[in-house]
Amino acid sequence: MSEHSTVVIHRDSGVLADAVAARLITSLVDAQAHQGHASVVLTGGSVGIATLRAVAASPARAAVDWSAVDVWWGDERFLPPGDPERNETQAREALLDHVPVDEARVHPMPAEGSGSPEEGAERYAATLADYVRAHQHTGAATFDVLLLGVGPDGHVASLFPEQPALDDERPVVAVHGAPKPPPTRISLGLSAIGAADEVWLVVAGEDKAPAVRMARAEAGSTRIPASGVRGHRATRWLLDRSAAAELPDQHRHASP
Ligand SMILES: O=C(O)[C@H](O)[C@@H](O)[C@H](O)[C@H](O)COP(=O)(O)O
Repeated sequence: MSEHSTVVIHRDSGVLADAVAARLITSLVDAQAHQGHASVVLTGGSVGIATLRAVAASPARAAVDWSAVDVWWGDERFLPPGDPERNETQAREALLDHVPVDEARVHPMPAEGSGSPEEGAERYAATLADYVRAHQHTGAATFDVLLLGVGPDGHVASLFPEQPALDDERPVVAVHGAPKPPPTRISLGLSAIGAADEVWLVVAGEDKAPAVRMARAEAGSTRIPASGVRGHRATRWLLDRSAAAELPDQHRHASP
């Protein structure tokens, strides 16, 4: 792996969520100090949402100018607006309803009921392209931080092993027949994920240990999609001890 790929191991999933929340707040503050705004891509999943809850619970959240944060999603379950299983619904409940975001800068992926997933993917790609054009002059990466969970099968966002979406070069793709329910989803493609300055893979639980080991050993994105993601500046594997259990010894030093 390239030298900008790092591993940090925390004691358990609770400490992991708190530590990622602290890191995220700092990164948003730094991005805003540098370029006046910040851009983050959220993930669903248990650790992703626990991290957002930890941001909401942190007094340091007040250091972020939430009205100058663009919020994107890495993937979405193609369900009706407000469905409790939508990553958007969960992120709003965990964080976005509790901080003064500018709704015009919150970019949920399209929901079921307004066209096909393919149309939704195209609309999201167009929104993203408009954003990139509007911010070109800043020289900043499209996304400052992109959060990803990893499934036991090595999936990231809604890019599942051996599925055609992995080879799709479009920035946003429609996904059908996902092995994890619901089967229909919209996802950023690998190309858009690679447009992030930093990609953080946030992973907890022993069921993820083999996927983490294989991704770190560069098993290839067809088999283990997580092995194909890179940030421009940094790719950070933020793990709890259980998810790190199968990594080689040099990575086994967990923080207290
Ligand atoms: O839509 C989804 O199903 C999630 O976005 C998914 O990609 C998730 O991030 C991983 O499966 C890890 O989930 P856990 O953190 O719950 O293990």
